[in-house]
Amino acid sequence: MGSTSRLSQRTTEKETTMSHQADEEIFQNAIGRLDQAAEFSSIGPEALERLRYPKSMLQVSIPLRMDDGSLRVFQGYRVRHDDTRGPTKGGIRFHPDVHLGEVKALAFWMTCKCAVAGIPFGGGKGGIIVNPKELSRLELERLSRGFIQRVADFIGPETDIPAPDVYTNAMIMGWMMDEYSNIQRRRTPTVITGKPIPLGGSLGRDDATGRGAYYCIKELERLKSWSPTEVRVAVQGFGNAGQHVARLLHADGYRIVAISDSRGGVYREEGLDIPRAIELKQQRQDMSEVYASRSVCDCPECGCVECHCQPDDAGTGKVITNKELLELDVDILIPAALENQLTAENADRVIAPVIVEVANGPTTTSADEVFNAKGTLIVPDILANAGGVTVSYFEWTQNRAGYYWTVEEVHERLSQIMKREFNLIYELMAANQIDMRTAAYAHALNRIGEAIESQGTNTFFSTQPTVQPIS
Ligand SMILES: NC(=O)C1=CN([C@@H]2O[C@H](COP(=O)(O)OP(=O)(O)OC[C@H]3O[C@@H](n4cnc5c(N)ncnc54)[C@H](OP(=O)(O)O)[C@@H]3O)[C@@H](O)[C@H]2O)C=CC1
Ligand SMILES: O=C(O)CCC(=O)C(=O)O
Repeated sequence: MGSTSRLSQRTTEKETTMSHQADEEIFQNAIGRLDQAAEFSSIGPEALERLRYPKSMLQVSIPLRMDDGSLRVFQGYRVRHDDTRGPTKGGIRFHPDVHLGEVKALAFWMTCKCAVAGIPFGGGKGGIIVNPKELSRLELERLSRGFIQRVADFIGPETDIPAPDVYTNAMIMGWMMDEYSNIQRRRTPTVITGKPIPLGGSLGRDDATGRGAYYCIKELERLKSWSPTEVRVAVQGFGNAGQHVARLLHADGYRIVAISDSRGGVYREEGLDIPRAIELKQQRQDMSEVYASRSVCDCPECGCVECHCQPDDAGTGKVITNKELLELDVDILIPAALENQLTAENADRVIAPVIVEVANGPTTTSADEVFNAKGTLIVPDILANAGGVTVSYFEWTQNRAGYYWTVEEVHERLSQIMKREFNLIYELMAANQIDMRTAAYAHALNRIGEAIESQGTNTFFSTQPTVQPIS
């Protein structure tokens, strides 16, 4: 890339001001859920006030030597929202649209999610502004290690423990753990979760997010006496979270009629061949590239991503847009990609009576009002996708104990937690005649409030220096 186009990538002062406003908007929207939920919770006003502000935030610049010898500098963030209940915990996202407000909102959601799951963690999150699909594997490794070099004093096994999120995976967690261990001069698997199994990862972490959502849907199936073969499901986003929830539901006979990824979706009324779609989605066009996967809409004929079957085998599917997927006539809609997909603009046209939020923050507050008015049941993100961080907690405890569980043990313990918390929240919803999101936040606030109030009145106590370098 020439120097002119490099320079043109820089944001102008005006753009920066505008982006700061947008930054705040997503975080303010996220914490906007607090007041309503507090009415149904035992949390006091001072504890609630503390949750409106992240505990500490770090912005870093990561210089990266590209394969062609040139230098690029990437921006990264790590936010620790609240650590009253334990070390902050949450993923690291690699995406071109990452911004500070998004990371703050994601960290806040992690505080609430860990409280919902009843695991001893607070909330944190991180991200790098980058399109990882444009990097070679070696560039990606250098960037991942560079990020850890910059945040090494901010994270730690007892302070802040990262994990995978959008466009990061076990391989990247392995590089990051190795880099942190090099800096500390001792092997430190407890600093990060979602690692490869040979490096101390937990069995069952790979599908934990989708599996946690699956257990929520199984509870709904029990409560509503659903017959799986009659239930039509659409899944937006076919990455780690989306693929596994689709796979588990498909195996139980649910009809997955639509799936999508960043390039679009595919729809087939009779249901899609999900195992085949996963197999083909995971095959890389070029094995040297980490994220250059095929799209689910590469083959519109059969609904799988590469046409090895005749149209007769599977019937004809059709390519649809992500927008169309959200408005399909289905029984369960599962957003499993990014935030702000269901908005005031499209909520009226969403037909699905049940939405299971596998993505973080897929529904805006104004869309919530529309859904509540029309009686849509939303299983909120802080419950529906809590399976990932719950198995991350299992991974951390296994690393600390040096004793590893079988995959059956992981599934059993995850199932117990997800079903227990789902039912507590469902009962709170019914008892107070409120929506499930408000009930989930109230449930989280009870636990967080109790912890904050147990600390006493010294609100200035801190286990780590607070860094606020972002203007
Ligand atoms: N991984 C985890 O453990 C957890 C993840 N989550 C949340 O789940 C969501 C998905 O994360 P995860 O599955 O891990 O991420 P992945 O990177 O594994 O997958 C992301 C998927 O979303 C697709 N996608 C990207 N942009 C769009 C778009 N604009 N419209 C539709 N699809 C899109 C990607 O498409 P393509 O394949 O074409 O790039 C990919 O299929 C996020 O909100 C994340 O925060 C929540 C809890 C835990
Ligand atoms: O596994 C973890 O620690 C966090 C996963 C995550 O980022 C999330 O739940 O959004």
